[in-house]
Amino acid sequence: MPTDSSANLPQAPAGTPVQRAASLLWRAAQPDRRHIWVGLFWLAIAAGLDALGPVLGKAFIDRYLLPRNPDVAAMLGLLGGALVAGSVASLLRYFQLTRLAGAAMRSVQRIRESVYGHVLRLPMAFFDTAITGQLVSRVTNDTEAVKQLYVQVLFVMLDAVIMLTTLLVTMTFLDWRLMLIVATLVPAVFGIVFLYQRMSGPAVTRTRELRSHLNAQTAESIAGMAVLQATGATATYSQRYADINEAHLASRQSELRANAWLLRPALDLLNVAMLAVVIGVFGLRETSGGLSAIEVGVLYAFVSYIGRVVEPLIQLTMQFSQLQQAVVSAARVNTLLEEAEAPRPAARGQVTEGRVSISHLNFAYQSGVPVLKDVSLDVKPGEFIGVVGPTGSGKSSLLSLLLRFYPVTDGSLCIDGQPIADLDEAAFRTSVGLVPQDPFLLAASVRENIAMGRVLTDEEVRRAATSAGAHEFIERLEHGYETVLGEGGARLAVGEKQLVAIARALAGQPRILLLDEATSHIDTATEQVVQRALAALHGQLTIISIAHRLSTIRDADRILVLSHGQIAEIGPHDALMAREGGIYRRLVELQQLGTTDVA
Ligand SMILES: Nc1ncnc2c1ncn2[C@@H]1O[C@H](COP(=O)(O)OP(=O)(O)OP(=O)(O)O)[C@@H](O)[C@H]1O
Repeated sequence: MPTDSSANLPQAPAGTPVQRAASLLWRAAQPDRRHIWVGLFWLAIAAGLDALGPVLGKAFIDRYLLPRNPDVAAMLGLLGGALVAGSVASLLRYFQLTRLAGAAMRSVQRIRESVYGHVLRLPMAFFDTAITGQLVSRVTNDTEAVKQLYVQVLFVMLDAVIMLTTLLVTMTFLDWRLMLIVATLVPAVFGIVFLYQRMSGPAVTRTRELRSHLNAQTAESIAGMAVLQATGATATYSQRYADINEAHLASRQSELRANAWLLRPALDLLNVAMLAVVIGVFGLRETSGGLSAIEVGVLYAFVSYIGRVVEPLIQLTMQFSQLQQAVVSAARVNTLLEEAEAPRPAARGQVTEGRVSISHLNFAYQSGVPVLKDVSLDVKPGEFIGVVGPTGSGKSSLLSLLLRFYPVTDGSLCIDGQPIADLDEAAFRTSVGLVPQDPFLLAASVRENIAMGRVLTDEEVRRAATSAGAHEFIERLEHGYETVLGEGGARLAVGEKQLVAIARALAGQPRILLLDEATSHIDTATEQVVQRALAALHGQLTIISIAHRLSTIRDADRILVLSHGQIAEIGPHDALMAREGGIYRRLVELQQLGTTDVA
């Protein structure tokens, strides 16, 4: 699985969620910062050219139109100048916004890769409580919302701020008193935005939360469809979905109400009021001092500017709801990125023989609730250990520690004499193969399912499949190793999936093979194939196998019986069977009677 560590973003500094979200955006945009500065520079030039138009118009009115001074060449020059300035400004804006949008999309690509890579490196303990749908939503929807922030909001808004500043500066030169009146638009619009934010902010957050719940429930229901349908829970789930959906609609509507009632109408009203005030002030000056030609030109320029000032302000405010959503999303993405990754030991220890030494190992998921108690065990290289015990006795937890999914905190767990935490990650994963209870097949070819992204030759894949006893049935598929399996390997029988999973574990040529109840789902014939595969591997690599079907571990060198997190019995099958009243003997007898699997 590709985890491109170069896509990692630097660590986020501490701060409020908004600051952290902003910092995430800035960090992701770093490689493109030259584009951003160049883009902003040319946007400032475009704003200057835009502001030039009314200045030229004012000169046209003041110098030639009102004084009735028909200098055609000069008049055409001014009109042509205004036209050229406007056209160049539009072209510049087009090219620079395209440049900035490109930088934005690359930044989001970086964030998405970084989030995905980060999720892949999170410790297994994180996934004990994480909800799949929400995580998926974080990687896809939230990063998409961040894209909106960059593309639509940030650059449109930056453009608007540059435009606004340039216009206010130009107006100051024309008539600073009128400029002050126009400048009151800024606090007025921000006041409206503040009110809008107060009214719609909680609704925006709630809408996103509810959407995330909808995603989570959909993902959960699809994953557990068999259980939902078998228990007749579909009606309850439909109702629950409908309730959340209803709440989502209500929340979305209250967002829209704030938008429709407050934002646009209030801003349009401001525009009209400002025109009235500027013309009114102009009229008052006229009654007090008489209208001069120069003032008429200024009035023209100001009337043009008011429209242009209001537009960026409206842009700023209209983008505000998106900004809020995107900041919430960016903050959530950042929170996920701040989850501590599974420690990657700097040590470079290697697995050589596959010797496992466990000494006084204690383990608990929650403090005060021990799951493994004082477990000590030495497994020689090439030894085959079967692990049995009732449900909840700690078998899978022992395997999780052997897989380094959880850190060893009490006691010691060494492989080839080195604490498990000191082994090099890549070497460790190559040397320790896992056949999980659920084979987890990808919707890809058999070959890809065995190779799992590792660079393996056809011969290596074939050898692994042969060792697992999977080669024969794979050859019978219509395209052999290139046959594409459906989602979750839907087209294979359960036992065949197990065999592919065993082949996958063997393909890395591990020194230690861990099996978690890998034979619990398979029929007796396939069970014998798996048993033969294990028998063939016996002695070549260390095998630790949790078993439901005791027959699969009958030939193990030693069988470990766990009970309440402790080793209750240990020894070869015959020795354990010889124990009067022993747990293992009782379990075998029960299974022979066919009353139960050992669970
Ligand atoms: N991720 C977890 N977080 C908290 N508690 C857990 C977690 N996984 C297992 N447990 C608890 O730890 C105890 C041991 O569970 P474990 O899965 O290791 O037993 P097991 O012997 O493998 O059982 P089974 O045969 O049913 O798989 C149980 O009480 C279980 O509820």
